[in-house]
Amino acid sequence: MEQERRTDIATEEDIRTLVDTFYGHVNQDDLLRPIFNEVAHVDWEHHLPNMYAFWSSVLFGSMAYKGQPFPKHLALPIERTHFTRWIALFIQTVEDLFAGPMAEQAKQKATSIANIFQMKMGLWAVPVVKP
Ligand code: HEM
Repeated sequence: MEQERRTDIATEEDIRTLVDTFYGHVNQDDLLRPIFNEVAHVDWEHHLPNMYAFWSSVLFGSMAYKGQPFPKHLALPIERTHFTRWIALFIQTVEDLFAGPMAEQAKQKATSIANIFQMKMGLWAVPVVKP
């Protein structure tokens, strides 16, 4: 049997690998790439370190991230399809690179934050409540 080559997310270096690989995929993606580059004109040299700080705070509790992510997203022309793609790419990236409890945490946190963003943006399909 092939030996498991993946380890868990354990260091700041692992966070950088995760973030760099994820945004590498985002930049290859026809749906997401234009939002980052043509709409938001993201300065990657600023965005990537900010995302290292964000994920280090979320996963390791480092408190390195000081920002407020939600308002930046509210202004973007994004729909549920964008979030669905974002989550799929993030989960795929984590699973390609890492395995273990912290990797599971990363997938869960990303999904729940994405879901909160969608709810706050009114993108969530609210079921009709019948009296
Ligand atoms: C459709 C999905 C998403 C798109 C298209 C998107 C796009 C963007 C863009 C364009 C920025 C602004 C970068 C800049 O101005 O420098 C940004 C920032 C950010 N995003 Fe997202 N994002 C998405 C989902 C998410 C999710 C699910 C999370 C969290 C798990 C997240 C976390 C962040 C954070 C922490 C920032 C930095 C905000 C700041 O401090 O300036 N994003 N995103």
